[in-house]
Amino acid sequence: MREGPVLALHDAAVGFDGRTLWRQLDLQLAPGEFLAVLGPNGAGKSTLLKVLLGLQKLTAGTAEIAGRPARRGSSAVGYIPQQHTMPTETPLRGRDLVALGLDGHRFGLRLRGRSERREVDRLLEEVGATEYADMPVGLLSGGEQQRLRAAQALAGDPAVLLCDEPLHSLDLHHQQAITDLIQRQAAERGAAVVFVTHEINPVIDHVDRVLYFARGQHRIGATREVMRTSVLSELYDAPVDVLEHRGRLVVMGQHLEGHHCTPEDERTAAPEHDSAESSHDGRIGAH
Ligand SMILES: Nc1ncnc2c1ncn2[C@@H]1O[C@H](COP(=O)(O)OP(=O)(O)OP(=O)(O)O)[C@@H](O)[C@H]1O
Repeated sequence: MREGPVLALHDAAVGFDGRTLWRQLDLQLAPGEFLAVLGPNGAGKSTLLKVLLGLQKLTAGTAEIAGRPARRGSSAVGYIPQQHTMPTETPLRGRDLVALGLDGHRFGLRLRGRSERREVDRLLEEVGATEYADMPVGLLSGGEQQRLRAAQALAGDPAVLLCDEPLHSLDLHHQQAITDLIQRQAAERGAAVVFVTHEINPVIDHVDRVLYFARGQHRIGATREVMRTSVLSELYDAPVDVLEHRGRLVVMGQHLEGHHCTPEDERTAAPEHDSAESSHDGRIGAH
C-alpha cells in the first residue's frame, strides 16, 4: 500500500474569463480514499479533473499527484472520461483500447507481449468485456465502450483514479460491476478515487468523503455531514431538502440544475430528521 497523500490541492482556484469557478480548495487524499464530487451543472467538477490531469491551469494554489505537480500523461493517473460515443470507423478493437492504458515501461522487452496480453485479458474479464474484446470499438454500444474505458483507466495500476460520471449510460448491473471494480482498486491496490457524479446513491456505501461544489463555494466532509438540508441550503443560499429513505439520499430544490434524484426516488423518499445543527464555520471537515 502506498504511503502519504497521493493527491494534494492547496489553496487552489480556477476560473475562466474573469469568472472564478471555485477557490480556496484544500484537499488531500490518502491512498485508498474514495471521494465523490457533486454539484450542479457548470459548477466545475470536470474542471477539477482537468486540473488533476494537467490539462487545466489553476489561477491560484497548487495541485500535486504522488508528490509532483499535476501534469499531462502522468502514469500515476488513470482516467475514465465522460461517456461519448466513438466513431463507427475507429480503427481499434476493444482489447487495443485497454492496452493503450498500460505503461509499457513496466514490462521487460521479452515479457512485454505475453504479460501485456495477460493483463489486458484480466482487465477485460474484470469489466465483463471479454466477449466483445476483438470487435471494433466503434460498433459497440455506449455502455460497452464505457466498460472498456474503465478497464483502460485501471491498466497500469494508477495511484489516482479520476472518474467523470463513469456510470452514465450503464445499466444497473454494470453500474454495480464498475462501481465494485473502482472500489476494489481503492481498497486492494490503494488507489485514491475522485468520482464525479450527479447521483451519490450508487456509490454511497464506498464513499469516504464528499466534495460538493455550488455557486463558487464548496464543502468537504463525510457524506452525511455534507448531504444535509442545512448544509446544502447554506451552500446554495436557497431552500434545499435532503431526504433519506432506506439509506438512499435524495436532494430536492426548485433551482437545482444537476439534481440528484430520479422520479422513482422522489416517490419513495421520506423526510430525513435533520435536527443536528451544523457547527461549522462555512467549511465542514475540510482537510
Ligand atoms: N476552457 C474553458 N474556457 C472557458 N470556459 C470553460 C472552459 N472549460 C470549462 N468552462 C466553463 O466552466 C464551467 C464549469 O465546467 P465543468 O465542465 O467543470 O462543469 P461540471 O460541474 O463538470 O458540469 P456538468 O455537471 O454539466 O458536467 C462551465 O460553465 C464551462 O462552460
